[in-house]
Amino acid sequence: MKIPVVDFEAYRIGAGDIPAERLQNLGEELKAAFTEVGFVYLKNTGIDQQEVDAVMDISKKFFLLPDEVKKPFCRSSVANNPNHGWVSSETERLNPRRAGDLKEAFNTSSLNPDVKWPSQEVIGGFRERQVSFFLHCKDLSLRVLRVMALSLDLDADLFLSKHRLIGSEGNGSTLRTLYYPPVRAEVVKEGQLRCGEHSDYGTITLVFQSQEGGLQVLSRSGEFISAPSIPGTVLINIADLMQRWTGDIFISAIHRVLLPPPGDLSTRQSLAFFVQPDDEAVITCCDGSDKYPPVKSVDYLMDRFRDSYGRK
Ligand SMILES: O=C(O)CCC(=O)C(=O)O
Ligand SMILES: [Fe+2]
Repeated sequence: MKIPVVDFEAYRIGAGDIPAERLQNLGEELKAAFTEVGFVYLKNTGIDQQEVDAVMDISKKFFLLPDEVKKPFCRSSVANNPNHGWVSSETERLNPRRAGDLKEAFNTSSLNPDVKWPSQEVIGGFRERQVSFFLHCKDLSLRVLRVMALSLDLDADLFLSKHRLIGSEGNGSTLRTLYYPPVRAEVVKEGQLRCGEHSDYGTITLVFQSQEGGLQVLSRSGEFISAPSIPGTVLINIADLMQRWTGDIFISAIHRVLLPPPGDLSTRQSLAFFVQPDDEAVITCCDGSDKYPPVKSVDYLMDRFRDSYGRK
């Protein structure tokens, strides 16, 4: 099994109205990928590789700063936004049964001007780059959500109507820039990975990897397949709330990042845009079934965070 590559040119960022027939064709391709694999590569989205590289470059500068400099921007230190900010290595366990993931992250969860960011003296242009990339990812995500609804013969706005507040308080969608430092075999804990096996929490996730790749996806037949970096594309996956919303038509596949082979001291980077419905949105199965009980988006997200950051 392979992850399909779909050409999104017809509905790329900036494309205006397009004939219903072309949207329908796109929908069919997305539907096939999301029902069979849960992951798809999109090419010609309007987000170009240069922009991705620039966000990774400035992110790496931030990650290479001493921990003491990054600490004031820690996740959970930002008033009114529990998710914005820096996450140090081994803090998060995407598979709660394993030791902490060997990665660092910076979450952009709020575009509110009052939120605290590393200053221009600490790292010039960091905030601007992250915010601009967040907005491009948002634009593409809304386009994909529209095609997804059409592909299921639902109202084109069904998913969009519950994603009205992305980028403001009241919606937990997050751009996360990730850095996987060199792995020294002598300090690795038993069972520790770069990113433990997990499925994502929200509706869809956009992923961009540096050229090293390393992401693996669990196929329906039960083996992990590799999801390499394909320059110029965006990898998009279904997350758990979308699987629930569609009554299991779209599948939220488990994925992970293993350690590099012993002695390989290379680093790795990725950018992930986690799309979450508006906090107050109540998600019920779109086919009218009662396969899953209704759940409020923010309650679901907070419950999943308790798993990955440890229950208090
Ligand atoms: O780093 C990656 O390629 C993916 C990370 C991931 O799956 C996640 O943070 O949810
Ligand atoms: Fe993930």
